[in-house]
Amino acid sequence: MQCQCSHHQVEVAVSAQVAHNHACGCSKCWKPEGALFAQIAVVDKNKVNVTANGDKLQIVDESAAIQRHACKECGTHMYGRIENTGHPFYGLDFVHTELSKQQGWSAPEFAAFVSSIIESGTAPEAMEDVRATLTDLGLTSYDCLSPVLMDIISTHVANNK
Ligand SMILES: N[C@@H](CCC(=O)N[C@@H](CSCO)C(=O)NCC(=O)O)C(=O)O
Ligand SMILES: [Zn+2]
Ligand SMILES: [Zn+2]
Repeated sequence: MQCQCSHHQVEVAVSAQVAHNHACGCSKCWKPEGALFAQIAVVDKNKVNVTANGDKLQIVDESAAIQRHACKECGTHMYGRIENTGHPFYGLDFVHTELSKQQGWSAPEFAAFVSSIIESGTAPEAMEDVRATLTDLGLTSYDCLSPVLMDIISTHVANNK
């Protein structure tokens, strides 16, 4: 995957297929210019390696659960890492497969945090159209994560009680 700089691009190699790819409307995930949704998936953090110009990366928000490593010049988020070993998704990195020139990444399966696009300026009145468009694209809308991912989170919480 490459950042959007015209030269000295940050390069990150992802050497495994991603899982749980989804459109995300939250305000924290990086989106291409003009997009309402990010496209974001998870992959084993051991399969993610910075291969060029890593000195251009900085963490967007050190206090966030997902520490997003972004290019200082173009702002593209190259990978998001969870450092909290107690987090349900510890061990997984978050990546944007559209930053890759390679084909074959698993496709988005659902849309998450759809209502959250309002927090970034979308008019509430537009939500019906947005959800209809997502449905047309074959993506079920959720205002948090998908049931499968929410079940994983709750199972983790239950097991730790
Ligand atoms: N309404 C908020 C939601 C932000 C949020 O909770 N985002 C999720 C999903 S990101 C990828 O699926 C999350 O887990 N965030 C953790 C983090 O960002 O560290 C908003 O829109 O900001
Ligand atoms: Zn860049
Ligand atoms: Zn998000």
